[in-house]
Amino acid sequence: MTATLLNGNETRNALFEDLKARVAALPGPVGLATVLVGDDPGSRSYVKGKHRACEKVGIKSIRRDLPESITQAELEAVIDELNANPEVTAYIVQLPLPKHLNANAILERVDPAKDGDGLHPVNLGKLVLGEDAALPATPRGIVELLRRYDVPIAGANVTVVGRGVTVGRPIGLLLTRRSENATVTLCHTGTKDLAAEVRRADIVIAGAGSPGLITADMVKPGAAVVDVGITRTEAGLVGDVAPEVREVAGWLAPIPGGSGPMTVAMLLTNTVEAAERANAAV
Ligand SMILES: Nc1nc(=O)c2c([nH]1)NC[C@@H]1CN(c3ccc(C(=O)N[C@@H](CCC(=O)O)C(=O)O)cc3)C=[N+]21
Repeated sequence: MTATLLNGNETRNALFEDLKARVAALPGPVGLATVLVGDDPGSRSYVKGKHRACEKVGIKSIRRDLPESITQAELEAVIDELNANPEVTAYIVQLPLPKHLNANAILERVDPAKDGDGLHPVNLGKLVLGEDAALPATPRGIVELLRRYDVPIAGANVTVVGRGVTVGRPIGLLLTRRSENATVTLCHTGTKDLAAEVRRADIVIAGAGSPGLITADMVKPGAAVVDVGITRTEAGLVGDVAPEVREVAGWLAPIPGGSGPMTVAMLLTNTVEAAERANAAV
C-alpha cells in the first residue's frame, strides 16, 4: 500500500480561491503585515512566500524588515505602530527573534484582534475556553488537511510528537474540541517509549524537528501521518518522518508539500476572519 498524499499545495490553492471571494466581498481593504528582524535566509523565504500568497488572494502586503541590532524598545514601538495602523488587519512577527530580544514580551504586545498566528496568550486562552478567536495557524492547517481528505478524526487516537508552542502544545486543543472529538497523547523528549505511543496511533503528528525520527516500523499500517518537523539542510527541507513510512501509512502529509503551505493558508484565513470580525462589529 502507498499512502494517499495529503496535498498541502492543492488544498492551499483551493482555500485561496475561497479567500479571494471573501476579500472581494469585504467593504474595505485587508492588510497583512510581517515583521522580520535580521536576515535569516529561512525566515526571509517564508516571509516572501507569505507575501506572494497575499498577492494571489488580494490582501495588501505590509512589510517591516528590521535590522538584527534593533533594541527591545524600538521593536515594541513598531508593534505599537502596527496595532494602531488601520491599514493593518493582522500581522505576524516572524519567529525566531534574535536572542537579545524578549520574544514573549513582543508577542504579548500584539493586539489579539490582529494576531495572524493565533498564538497570542489571549487567543490561546480563548481556545481553551471554547471562545471564538484566531486559531494557531499550523495546527488549524493540519486539521483542515485531515478533514479535506476525510481522514477519520472522531474517536481516533492521535499521537503528537513534540511540545513546541506553534504546533505540539496547541494542536491537542483543536483535536479534542467536540467538532473533532479525537483522543490526543502528547509525546516529547521525556516520553518513556515513543515507539509504543506512535504505534498505537490512528493519526501521528510529528513536530519534533528531528529528521527521520518516525520510522516505518513505528507506524500502524493505514495510519495517517502528518510531518510538521522542518530542518533545513543543503539537500533542502527534511521532515521528522522517514520516507519509507509512505509504504505503511494510509495517508501522508510530507515535508515539503503538506502542512507548510497550509500554515500560510491559515495565516491568510486568520487575516480575512479578523477583517470580517471588524466589519461585523461596526
Ligand atoms: N510568527 C511566525 N509564524 C509562522 O507561521 C512561522 C514563523 N513565525 N516562523 C517560521 C515558521 C515556519 N513557517 C512556514 C511557513 C511556510 C512553509 C512552507 O510553505 N513550506 C513549503 C516549502 C517552502 C520552501 O520551500 O521554503 C512546504 O512545506 O511545502 C513552511 C513553514 C511559518 N512559520
